[in-house]
Amino acid sequence: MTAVIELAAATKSYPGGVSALRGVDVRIDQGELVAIVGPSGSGKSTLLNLIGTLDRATSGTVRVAGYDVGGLTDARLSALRARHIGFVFQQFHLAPGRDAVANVADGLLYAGVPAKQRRDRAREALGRVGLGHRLAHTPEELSGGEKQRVAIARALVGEPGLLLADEPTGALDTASGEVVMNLIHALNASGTTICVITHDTEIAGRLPRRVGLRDGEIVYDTRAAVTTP
Ligand SMILES: Nc1ncnc2c1ncn2[C@@H]1O[C@H](COP(=O)(O)OP(=O)(O)OP(=O)(O)O)[C@@H](O)[C@H]1O
Repeated sequence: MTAVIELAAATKSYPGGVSALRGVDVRIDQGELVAIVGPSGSGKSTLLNLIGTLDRATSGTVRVAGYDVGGLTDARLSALRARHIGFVFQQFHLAPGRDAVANVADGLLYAGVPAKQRRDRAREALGRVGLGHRLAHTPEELSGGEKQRVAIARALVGEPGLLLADEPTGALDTASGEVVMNLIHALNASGTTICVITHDTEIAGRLPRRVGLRDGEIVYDTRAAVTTP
């Protein structure tokens, strides 16, 4: 198995003395679907920021897609992110007033893809998330669940090997959340490695691996039986 993410003794302290991560060891292999679970303040977002190379560890090592993040310049880190990682956030972060195709095409802005090709690939990605019939809709004209699927299409359009989703169902009702989680399962089945941050133990319980955080430490890492929906 190829490791997509490898953290060894990773710590993160913030100015003011908060130790948000206190020595995390975790390895996530290609093709895994992992929940990162824990109560508020346990360090989930901090861990996601390290994995997503949005922030650097205070000590220890972080390797993503085979690269030692600590040894890369900021420019190389941006390139690594653009090539290998897609992000999905609780609040969608779509550009208002721009249609779904334009929002998704923006996911290729830093990949050096010509404009026409960006739009073609955006249409294809929207088809993958089941929104081929909503191409011209702006975020204002979409439901919450549809907005999150547009955000997922934007994260996927560059075909990253790794998708990081921070509370992807946090702003959705149960039914829309279910659609989004089913989509996440389907994307994983087609080969994308995915980490989902959640404080919802029911959502986590449906994922094949759960990494539990508390006070900045991993307190469990289990591949116990999955409850199917
Ligand atoms: N930029 C920062 N500066 C100082 N302290 C921070 C910063 N970001 C996070 N922290 C602290 O680090 C700890 C871990 O925060 P983190 O956001 O990673 O937790 P979380 O598990 O994602 O929480 P939540 O579920 O509430 O989002 C908390 O005690 C938080 O107050």
